[in-house]
Amino acid sequence: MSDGAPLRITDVTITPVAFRDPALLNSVGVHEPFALRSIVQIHTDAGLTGLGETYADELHLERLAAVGHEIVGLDAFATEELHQRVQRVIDRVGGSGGSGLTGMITTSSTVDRVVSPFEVALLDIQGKAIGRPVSDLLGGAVRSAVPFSAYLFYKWAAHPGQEPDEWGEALDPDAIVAQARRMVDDYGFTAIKLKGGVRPPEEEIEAIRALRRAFPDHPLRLDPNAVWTTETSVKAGRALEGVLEYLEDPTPGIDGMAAVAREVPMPLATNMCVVAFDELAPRWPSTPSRSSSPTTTTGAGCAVPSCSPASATPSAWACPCTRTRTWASAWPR
Ligand SMILES: O=C([O-])C(=O)C[C@H](O)[C@@H](O)C(=O)[O-]
Repeated sequence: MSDGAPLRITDVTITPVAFRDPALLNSVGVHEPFALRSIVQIHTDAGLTGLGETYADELHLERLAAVGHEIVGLDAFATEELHQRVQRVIDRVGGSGGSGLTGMITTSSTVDRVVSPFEVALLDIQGKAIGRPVSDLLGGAVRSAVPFSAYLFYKWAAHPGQEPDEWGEALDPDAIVAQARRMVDDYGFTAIKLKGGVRPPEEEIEAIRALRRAFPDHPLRLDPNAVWTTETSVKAGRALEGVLEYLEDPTPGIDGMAAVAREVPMPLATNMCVVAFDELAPRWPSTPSRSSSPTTTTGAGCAVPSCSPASATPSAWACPCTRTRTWASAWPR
């Protein structure tokens, strides 16, 4: 339907959403009783609407609202101008605090995190305007279907003071297998991921082995959210040779991941490295080829500048943001 004329943004609607979240455990603690997200809708003078989705803490919502006003009148194809206007808004209202993977440090900038849902909504509008899927705007689809993985969590039966949920407590390998059994039987998942970094690494390895016995044909993945040292990561990776399809974010930072990738038999995956544009170029030539990196703009990493992934060296693992724990440690929660 595009005739070359600008598609002007006429209005932006931001809708906060809260939904119940069970007492799921991860490397930084426990999920809150409600997960907060927001839906960004951009409307245009051609009647096309684009959708984006993002965090919804108060500071992030204030920034989204300010950007919503700032981009009225903008052409839906002007994503560079979007970036500049978001930068101006953040310069004005401030960019510290708020948003990110809950409790996890992120290296992606506030500007990137605010730009993201608006950029996605604009791409949605662009695709509708030219009658093509957004994947065509980004170079073309590389697959036509994506299998979903069951996503297992260690968990409490309930948030403090609340009634147990229908899934109950899961703090040992048997309970993790039972959780997987129910997910596979009820929903038909053909792959299984365990969110780790919660129990001692030996126990998480045991849980993965128990899953392998119970599900001999399902690809298995383990994600301790970068809370292990490189040494622990290597030990765990080697212990799970032939069992794990891939190990996700075992340790913090690009150099740490590279050190692990050199020593373990399986590929690594990450949503915590390469989450900011300035992590791309300098790293490109030296990024280990065995580290598969499905990157997102919402991942977490190390935010202390002196020991950010871009500057980290193996000796920087003692920096306060790494949160790594060794094989023999007590892993208190
Ligand atoms: O692998 C993942 O999905 C993540 O690292 C992000 C999630 O927020 C996860 O850590 C969680 O929900 O606890």
